[in-house]
Amino acid sequence: MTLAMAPSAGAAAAVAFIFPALQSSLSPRSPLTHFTLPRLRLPCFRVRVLESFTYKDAAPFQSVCQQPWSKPFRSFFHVRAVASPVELETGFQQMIADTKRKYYMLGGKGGVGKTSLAASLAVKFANNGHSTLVVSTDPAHSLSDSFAQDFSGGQLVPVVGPDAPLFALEINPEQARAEFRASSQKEGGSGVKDFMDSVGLGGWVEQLSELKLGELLDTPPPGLDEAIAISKVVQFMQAPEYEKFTRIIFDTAPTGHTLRLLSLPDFLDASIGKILKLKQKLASATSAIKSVFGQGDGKDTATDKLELLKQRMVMVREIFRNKDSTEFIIVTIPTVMAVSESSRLRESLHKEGVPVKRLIVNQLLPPSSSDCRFCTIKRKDQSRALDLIRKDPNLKELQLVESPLFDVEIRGVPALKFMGDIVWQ
Ligand SMILES: Nc1ncnc2c1ncn2[C@@H]1O[C@H](COP(=O)(O)OP(=O)(O)OP(=O)(O)O)[C@@H](O)[C@H]1O
Repeated sequence: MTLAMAPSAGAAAAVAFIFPALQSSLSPRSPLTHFTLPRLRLPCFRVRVLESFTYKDAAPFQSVCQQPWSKPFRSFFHVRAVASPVELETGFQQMIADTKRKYYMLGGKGGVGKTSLAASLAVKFANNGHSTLVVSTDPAHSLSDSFAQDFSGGQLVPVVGPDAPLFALEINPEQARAEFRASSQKEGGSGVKDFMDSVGLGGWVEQLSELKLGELLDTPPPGLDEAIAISKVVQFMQAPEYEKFTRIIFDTAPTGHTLRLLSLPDFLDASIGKILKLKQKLASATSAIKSVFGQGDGKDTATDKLELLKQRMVMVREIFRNKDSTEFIIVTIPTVMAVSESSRLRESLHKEGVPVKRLIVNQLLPPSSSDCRFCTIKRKDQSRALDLIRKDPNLKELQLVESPLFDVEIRGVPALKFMGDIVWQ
């Protein structure tokens, strides 16, 4: 059997591999070169069957992804091949190619379609066998509306419809903030602890109260919304009930919130670092100073816990910046204002070290043979915005994914599947 990669325009590279199982049955006419797969240089290939005498079910074209768990790729693979890595490296096949957990964050200006696209991606992942969780960190949730199912309540809710398990979670910072205020007014402060426990930040309260800094919690600190979302990320990584999820999608709040969310781990890491340093400096200070930071009983559990919290924050920060596990997808619409904001977002994400590969341009007018005057003008306008993207230094290198303006409202799993099948290819 002979396989060849589908030739791509220009940048084709000829490589040759052998499947060990088929090696003996290969035609003597096929000149074979044994070839180990270059390590992860080309994660996905498109292969075309030229001759086949053993591999009867082979489709004329196939996408083959190099997956760490797939043995054939670790050893040898087929015969002559020409690859088009750029096209496939960023395609949907590559997004589903790995069973290791991946995080996708969709963000952009308000109202551009982040929720619809996040929900459609979640449905598509689930329908491709990935156990998926879609989380909304936007205080103004629309995930329930998008799925036409109720996810309010701050708990994991199974989504009805997709093939593989899909769960949704709406983190409700507004409600959390109100609860926080109410509980902090309760006597004894146990209300604060209960509340913080409920959002996964109980440890933090303990640490703060052991440090006698509990009064700081009387006022919600700036960025509490983001802290709650972050604490959930930490839960995802550590709690057994989240272990099953191989794809986690964040439908984020509009740009400003998102940037705060991304910079928060650094901020907390730095703050905790400062407290720890200060504590070390004051280790031999007077008992009066010691009473501010702890009991001085020799066990120093507060320091240990702070260290743990610091490590968690480092973990979250690493996840946000790990290009193997995380991708931030910018969503925009073809207007000058949205493109300008996307460019600034991309710049900030770049500074934060957050990996971005794709830019989705949503709500593009589909082609039509009989345009009304409005459509013609609108299409020209959109085309100008697309030109702007192609010239923008922050955006031009991203893979452009076009998503049409649908003539029906995208709501419910079947509609999201429809959208996903068009956009995520
Ligand atoms: N490609 C599309 N075609 C038609 N309607 C769309 C498309 N994308 C999104 N919409 C509609 O636009 C509206 C806003 O979409 P969505 O809620 O997904 O945006 P968002 O960016 O998440 O908004 P917000 O910033 O308010 O959270 C919704 O009514 C949605 O159905």
